[in-house]
Amino acid sequence: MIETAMESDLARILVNADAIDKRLDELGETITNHYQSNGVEELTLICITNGSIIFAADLLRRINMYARVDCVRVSSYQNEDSPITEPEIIDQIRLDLTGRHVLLVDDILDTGKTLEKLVMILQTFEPQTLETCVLLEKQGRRQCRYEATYVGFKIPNEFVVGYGLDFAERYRNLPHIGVLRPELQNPPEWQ
Ligand SMILES: O=P(O)(O)OC[C@H]1O[C@H](OP(=O)(O)OP(=O)(O)O)[C@H](O)[C@@H]1O
Ligand SMILES: Nc1nc2[nH]cnc2c(=O)[nH]1
Repeated sequence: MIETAMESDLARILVNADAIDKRLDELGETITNHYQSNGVEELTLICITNGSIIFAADLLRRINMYARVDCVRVSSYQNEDSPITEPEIIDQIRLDLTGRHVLLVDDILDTGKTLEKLVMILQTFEPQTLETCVLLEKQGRRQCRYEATYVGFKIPNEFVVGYGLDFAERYRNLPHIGVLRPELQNPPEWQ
């Protein structure tokens, strides 16, 4: 197959499209079995946009039970007085979550701040259960104790793109997950 310009921007592929496909089959089955064996008839899946849209869409079609879906948009804002960024919800969830079985889905667990903050916020709606699923868990970067319930792949501490994950809004549509060539990780024209 001919390599696209986008694919040739990768220094290496960490997880290829076939491996993603296979792991999603396993995750879909594990999640479906877990809820069904606990007598749950309907799931409420909340996707953190934008990064999780591709993962969530593919996972959702492997979850074989009734499912409602909503999205939550999160921005990592920077406080004027501090270099530390904090995630903040900038578009509210519209579905009711009280008494529901909620599965929060994101593409990557890195410092853990996004998932930790969202779990804290979603708990205030008093769901019956609240679990989390991430495609990638980056090693060696955690700044909080948060662990996801379901993890697709554990990856090394590198900045990755593809399958929903961007660099300067590019590469979300790559079918694989990979690491950019070093000279492309900070091009001046994208600053
Ligand atoms: O564990 P953390 O360190 O909090 O990082 C994880 C978050 O970072 C990315 O979002 P980003 O803010 O890049 O936005 P995006 O989803 O629109 O790409 C990613 O999609 C996760 O939501
Ligand atoms: N694209 C991308 N976004 C992230 N957000 C947190 N970690 C990462 C990463 O490795 N890649």
